[in-house]
Amino acid sequence: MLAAHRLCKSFGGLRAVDGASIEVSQGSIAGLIGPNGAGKTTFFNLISNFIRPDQGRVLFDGEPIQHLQPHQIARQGLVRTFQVARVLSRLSVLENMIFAAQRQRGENFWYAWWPCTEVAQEERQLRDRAMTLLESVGLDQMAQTYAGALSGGQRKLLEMARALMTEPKLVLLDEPAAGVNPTLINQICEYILTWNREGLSFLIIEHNMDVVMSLCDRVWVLAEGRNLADGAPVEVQRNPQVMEAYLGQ
Ligand SMILES: Nc1ncnc2c1ncn2[C@@H]1O[C@H](COP(=O)(O)OP(=O)(O)OP(=O)(O)O)[C@@H](O)[C@H]1O
Repeated sequence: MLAAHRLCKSFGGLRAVDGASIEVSQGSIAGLIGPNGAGKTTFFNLISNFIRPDQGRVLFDGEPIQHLQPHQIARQGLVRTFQVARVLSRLSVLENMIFAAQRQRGENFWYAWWPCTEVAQEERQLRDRAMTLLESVGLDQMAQTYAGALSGGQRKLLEMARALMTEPKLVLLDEPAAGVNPTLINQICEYILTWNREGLSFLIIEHNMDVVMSLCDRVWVLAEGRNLADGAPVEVQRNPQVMEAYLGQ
């Protein structure tokens, strides 16, 4: 479903991503791990084209996507969340959901000429979908609350639910468990597993190894911007090179 081949990105003299590759198959939950500064978030930024790679190729559903804008990539069915949840604090939880979906549609001159009834119908459909998703993550009672009033964990939930507004095929989650209490971490894992059973694929950056072990069917390890290992979670966990990269010799 996703194949990123030999991606490279330098910031000045620093090679943040140095020829790393990854593949994610349809229906899977893949993990992307590695020590701090390994290049994981930069790798996400390259896949979703928030940052242009210096070299490399990204194929999604067999088609090259690196010439597309992030919102166009989202429309193809590849969406992402951020390490620090990006919510619009002065909009309500519900408005955050609807706004995200409208933005993914992109600028469309003809949309302004659509009959009002069709626009109203689309708005209604977006609202219904938003409420269904908010309910699925337990935020429906907070639909009218300002997003700025949510806790860190609730913001993560909102960001995940918002990513699903456009009915994506693959979601890139950047540290869904970071800064979240253990009870909510378990809930987040349950939500991810439920969405996966419904057909959604995931690529997840995560430092919490319990989360990685319980969710992922395949794990890719980056160190210093390069591939260090990949395989089943237990194999990767036992790999001496991986242990060394994490702990130092
Ligand atoms: N915009 C940028 N400008 C300069 N250096 C950057 C930029 N973004 C990332 N870096 C550097 O690139 C390297 C990789 O950073 P990145 O955030 O991708 O690592 P990471 O594996 O996600 O780390 P962590 O697990 O700590 O979030 C780091 O040394 C970081 O300081």
